[in-house]
Amino acid sequence: MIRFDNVTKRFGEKTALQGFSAQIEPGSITGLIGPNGAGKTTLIRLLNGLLLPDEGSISVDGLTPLQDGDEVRRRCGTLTEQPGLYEDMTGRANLRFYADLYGIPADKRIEELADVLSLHAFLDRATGTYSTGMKKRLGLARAMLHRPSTLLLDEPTNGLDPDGTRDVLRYLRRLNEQEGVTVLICSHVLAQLETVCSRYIFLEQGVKKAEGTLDQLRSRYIRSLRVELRADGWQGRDGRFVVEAPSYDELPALIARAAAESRLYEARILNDDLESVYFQIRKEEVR
Ligand SMILES: Nc1ncnc2c1ncn2[C@@H]1O[C@H](COP(=O)(O)OP(=O)(O)OP(=O)(O)O)[C@@H](O)[C@H]1O
Repeated sequence: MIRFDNVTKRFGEKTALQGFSAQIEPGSITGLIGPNGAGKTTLIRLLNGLLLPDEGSISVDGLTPLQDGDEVRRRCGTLTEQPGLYEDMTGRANLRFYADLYGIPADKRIEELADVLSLHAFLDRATGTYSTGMKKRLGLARAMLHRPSTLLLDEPTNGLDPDGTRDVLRYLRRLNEQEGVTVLICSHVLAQLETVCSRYIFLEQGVKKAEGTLDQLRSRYIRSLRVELRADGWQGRDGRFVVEAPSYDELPALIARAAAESRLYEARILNDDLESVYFQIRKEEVR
């Protein structure tokens, strides 16, 4: 369990985080969302003990970075934009090097992670020859070497093409399922987060504006649903027509009516994805 209690962090005049409180349940995948400068990276750096809070407290599995820094770092694995790999060494040699730093036996763990993250095809090549996607996957293995309870990821899919992105997200889910690791992930790519996260925390200018599952956030922030219907012979763009529904409860009757009147091919909600929720939250204060 990760807990933030009323955490404030300042850099000189700038308040990067203001009175931030949250709990992150073990085994969850939480998306940390907010515009540039919202305080996401600061939160991650506070968690892995690179920064200390000016006020408030943080704990990871009951330990605080201030008093138990080494143990907290042992429980956290971090992957930032710089995966910290030596390019002239093979992937395996990189992992052995980091395992030595942690003082853990390497070979069995490297094999386990190579299985989970499908690294075998390139593990014995110099990492300088890797694609960005391969580097991210090796970076994930490096972050998971010491079996951390928590994995902290800052923009893990930056620079990846759609295939690489899909792979990294798939492996993340696999690590979460097979190793039970709690994941905290910052990203601006909301459609990607939506495929892996169980909860979200929204930050803006260092202040938590909202948190919850996508369903909880929808019911708080989406007032009415815009539904696109596609049917044979309808006026409008390619037989598509957009109607408003005041709530999810109204949808079955609305769709049934449309289906009774025409050959209905599709009914799709246009405004209840994570991105729509994000923009709605940014428009208003927490109710
Ligand atoms: N070491 C530092 N010194 C001074 N100001 C800092 C420092 N680190 C962060 N800040 C400031 O704190 C605020 C929060 O920064 P942070 O990097 O946590 O935001 P972020 O949400 O991660 O942004 P981005 O999405 O751009 O990565 C910003 O205004 C930033 O300029």
